[in-house]
Amino acid sequence: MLKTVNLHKKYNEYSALKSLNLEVGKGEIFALLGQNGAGKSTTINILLGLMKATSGDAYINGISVSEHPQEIKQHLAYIPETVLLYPNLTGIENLDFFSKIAGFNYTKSELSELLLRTGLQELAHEKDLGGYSKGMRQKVGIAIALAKDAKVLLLDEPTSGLDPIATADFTEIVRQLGQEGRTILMATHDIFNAVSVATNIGIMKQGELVQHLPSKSFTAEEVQDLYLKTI
Ligand SMILES: Nc1ncnc2c1ncn2[C@@H]1O[C@H](COP(=O)(O)OP(=O)(O)OP(=O)(O)O)[C@@H](O)[C@H]1O
Repeated sequence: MLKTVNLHKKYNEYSALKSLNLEVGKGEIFALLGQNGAGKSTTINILLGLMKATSGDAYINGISVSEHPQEIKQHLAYIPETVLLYPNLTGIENLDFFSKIAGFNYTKSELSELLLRTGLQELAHEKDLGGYSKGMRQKVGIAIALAKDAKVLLLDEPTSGLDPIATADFTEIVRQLGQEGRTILMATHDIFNAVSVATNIGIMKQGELVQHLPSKSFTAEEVQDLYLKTI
């Protein structure tokens, strides 16, 4: 699970996060909505240990991010809008490379199996990443998370720039990952997608969580209405 406790972040005099308290349990998918600059990426960067909080702390499976920034990396996978991969390596070579960095040594057929689980067609496994679409890159990103067996996934605008089919594919994989008991925090601007996949929705405004809703009780239109009223 994932938790932030009274998380504050100041950039010089500007408070980007103000006492943020978030909790995402095992098997939950928490969609974090909010305008540009609300503090979503700052939250994710602190959870990843890439940035230090000014005060407060974050916990991944009960481990303090500020005290154990290296240890938490074993539990985490990060999928940004554009997954950074090597364009001159094939899908399977990229997966092999990043699995090895994380300390896992898979056979070729195991790597292929991981890619197939994300819906990446076999024909693509041996093709260079340079020719992949954004949706295909996202699938390799998910395969890396599966290879690490990351229990907590942080997604930063993962469906931005994907076509509707690739978005639906991605949404389905995320739903499955939640059903497997993984903990997922997803920053997004896509309210429709958030309502369709998330178990919980949080709306952030100027560094604070101003709404926290169970998504199954709301339609996308209702969440959009609330979002517009809140922001
Ligand atoms: N390195 C930085 N130095 C100074 N200010 C920053 C820095 N990074 C972010 N900020 C500011 O902190 C606030 C929160 O930014 P953040 O990127 O976390 O928002 P966001 O909700 O992820 O926005 P977006 O939807 O555009 O990605 C913004 O006002 C931003 O300008």
